Amino acid sequence: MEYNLREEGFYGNMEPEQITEMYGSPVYVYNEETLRSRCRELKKMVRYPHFVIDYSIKANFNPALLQIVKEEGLEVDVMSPGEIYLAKMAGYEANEIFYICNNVSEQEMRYAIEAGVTTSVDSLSQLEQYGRLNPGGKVAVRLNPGYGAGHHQKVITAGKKTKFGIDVEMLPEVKAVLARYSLKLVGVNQHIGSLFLEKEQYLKSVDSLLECAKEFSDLEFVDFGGGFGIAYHKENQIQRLDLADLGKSLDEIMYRFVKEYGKEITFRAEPGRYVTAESSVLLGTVNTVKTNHGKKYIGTDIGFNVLMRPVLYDSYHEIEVYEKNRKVTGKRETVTIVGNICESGDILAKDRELPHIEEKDMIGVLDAGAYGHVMSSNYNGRLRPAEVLVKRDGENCLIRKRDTLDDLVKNYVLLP
Ligand SMILES: Cc1ncc(COP(=O)(O)O)c(C=O)c1O
Ligand SMILES: N[C@@H](CCCC[NH3+])C(=O)O
Repeated sequence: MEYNLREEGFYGNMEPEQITEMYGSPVYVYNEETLRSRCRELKKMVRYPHFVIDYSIKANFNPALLQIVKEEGLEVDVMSPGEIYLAKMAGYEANEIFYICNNVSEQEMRYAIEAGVTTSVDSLSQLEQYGRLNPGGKVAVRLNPGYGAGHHQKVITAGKKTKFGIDVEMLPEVKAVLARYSLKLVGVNQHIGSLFLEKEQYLKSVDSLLECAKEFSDLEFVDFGGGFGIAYHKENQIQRLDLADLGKSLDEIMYRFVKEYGKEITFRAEPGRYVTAESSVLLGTVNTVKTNHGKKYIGTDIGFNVLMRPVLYDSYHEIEVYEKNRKVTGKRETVTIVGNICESGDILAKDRELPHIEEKDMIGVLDAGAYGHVMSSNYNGRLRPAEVLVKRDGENCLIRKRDTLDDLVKNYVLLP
């Protein structure tokens, strides 16, 4: 199936090339309507009334996007003081921010406590640290239910092969630490990993988490985690995770649980990718077309400093070709799309069959809105791209400036 977001109006009132002329190439372009639609689907995925969606802002913390997500009624989960700061910048109050930390210093934990956000710790030693810093306080713990899922070993965050969470076998020790520091356990949470399209593993982990939850009589919430998948491959009609179906199963589980527990607690989920991935296309320009030992390379300005996922996880992103000042030939060919970084591994798409590409054409890398710009870097002294929002009226606006050369050097200190 050939996708064409340009024809579907993704870029609003401008052509892709006008956007890069205005904001530079490469550039991350976001579509407000797509972002809002994903938020709305999540908001209505269950019937249970006390169900909170925490958008996991590690996927994309651009404050302008967070403002939209907040308007749609999602709360947030964060990973660091930096993310707390960004969420607050976008207007989030402390009670709408859930800090799920991992291996943090006393200083970092103190920042969160002083900011007034609920904190979840994921080891006995971090629970001890929390107790020392905030005796008598409220805390949550992240458990490892023993089930993991994800698109790559590197993003599976529960089960036997990961650093995350407290092994559920250790609940007696958890209780001992809580008692030692008079801590109140307000929540238990988990996150089994990133990107699943089938609900089964998630539901198993939910069951296991709820079994643990029953061991604590005074919980305010249980957080099932994120990981909701989207379909990066547009072939075969594979769709994003079926939220209505997952919601139905969760409803059954939640209603059953509160009946047994005797109290209507809050349940939470914390998707990141599902919220923002599809809302962005990364636009870039073809600078070179060359053949090397029989292989055709399309040399673009989208190096792995701009989008790291293909290099880090062999991730697949669909690519659209926007021809510039020429007739479309209808010809297709197999090419390897690379960036401008000084490493052989700088490959965006390997041996991909695409419409014929010429120099000066543009490409659009789909589903770039999650773990895209936030994972970009200045490697090779390159400037991180601008971010642009196409609003619902079709007009666009800048939501993050492209780095300048001054940005690149501003934190360096020359020797006297
Ligand atoms: C604790 C936690 N919650 C939520 C997420 C969001 O994951 P995803 O973007 O796959 O929904 C992550 C990332 O995997 C995470 O580590
Ligand atoms: N960065 C990963 C997801 C990691 C989620 C964070 N635990 C990706 O692009 O797929």
